[in-house]
Amino acid sequence: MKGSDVVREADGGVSERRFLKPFSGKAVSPPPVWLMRQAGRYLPEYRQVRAEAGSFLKLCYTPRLAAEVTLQPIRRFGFDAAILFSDILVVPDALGQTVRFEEGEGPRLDPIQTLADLDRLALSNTETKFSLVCETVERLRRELPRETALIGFCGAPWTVATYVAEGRGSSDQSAARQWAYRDPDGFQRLIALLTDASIEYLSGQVRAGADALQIFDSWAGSLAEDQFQRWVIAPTAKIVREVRARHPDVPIIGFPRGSAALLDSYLEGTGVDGVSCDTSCPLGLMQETARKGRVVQGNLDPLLLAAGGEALDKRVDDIRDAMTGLPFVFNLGHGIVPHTPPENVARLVERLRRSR
Ligand SMILES: Cc1c2[nH]c(c1CCC(=O)O)Cc1[nH]c(c(CCC(=O)O)c1C)Cc1[nH]c(c(CCC(=O)O)c1C)Cc1[nH]c(c(C)c1CCC(=O)O)C2
Repeated sequence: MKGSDVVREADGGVSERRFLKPFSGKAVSPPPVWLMRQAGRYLPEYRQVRAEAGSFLKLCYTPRLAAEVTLQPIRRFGFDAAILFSDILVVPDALGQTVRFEEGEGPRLDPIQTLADLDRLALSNTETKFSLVCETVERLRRELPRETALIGFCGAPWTVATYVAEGRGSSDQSAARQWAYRDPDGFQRLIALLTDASIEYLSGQVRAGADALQIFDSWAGSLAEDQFQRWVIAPTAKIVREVRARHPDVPIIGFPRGSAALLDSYLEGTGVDGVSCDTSCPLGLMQETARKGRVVQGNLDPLLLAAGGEALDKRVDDIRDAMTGLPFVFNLGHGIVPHTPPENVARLVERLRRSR
């Protein structure tokens, strides 16, 4: 144990974590910042550990290595929050579906499209793999600077179900959408299983030391309003309710990508504490949402971060200025792309923290 650990105050350093301040209603200037996919292939040190691990899932399930790649962007850029290194597809993998990540091709799963297929998955399978992820969280809470918050996460049931049913990423999520139309009760069983698994998974991460949680719903934007209610809002609301009942002080952020038009229903229906806005969400809507007391996160275009230059500086200033005085966390509108020069990330953080 290091000397500084011995004299920790009662809250274990939580009060020093700037990332958490907007969630208690305090606007922070400059705003706290972290970036979706801040660990990943754009960093040479990530590519090295990734090669050492062999497979992507091996990296997710090896606490020493997963913690190391989580810490890399914190060391380089000093973000206000670290996000646990894992993947949303750890949940179906742990439930018993076969998940592989093909080099350069993205995820491949043995698709599940019938109730007979679904019977192969079970909550009771998840323990070993979920505990490996929680071990990473414990390690991180010990190794992170005390002022850095730690964000745990899962995929929202709808987005995870699109991969479970399709067996891969797709442009229209047709396997899940058609299953939901053809046999809503059967599809509901898949959603219910993913919801229950997500509740256990997130609660485990909080018990292990996560300060906040994010629920990634990357494909929320492909649904009609009634389907959005049933497959996005209802399961997310259940996760929020159950996790909050166990851990009332841990903020939960939703990321319903592509759903700006349904943002109000999402916020009302799910009860999330904060919302991450994608790049197409207007700054005016982000301001309006923050004025209603929800923490807003976002929404720089990851491709502008990759492009860099003065256009990047200008947009960083515009977003920051628009959100000054409001409960806001600076972030991207989606994940960092692999060809992003790390210098641009350093430039973004430096610009944001310059006093103006
Ligand atoms: C849909 C989704 C997935 N995973 C995730 C989402 C939701 C957010 C989004 O929409 O981007 C979330 C995710 N994936 C990863 C994290 C780690 C934490 C972080 O943000 O730094 C998080 C939070 C690591 C990862 N997840 C993946 C990588 C790259 C794999 C590698 O290193 O070989 C990383 C760093 C792989 C992955 N994982 C997934 C896909 C489609 C892919 C392939 C695409 C790609 O390769 O970028 C599923």
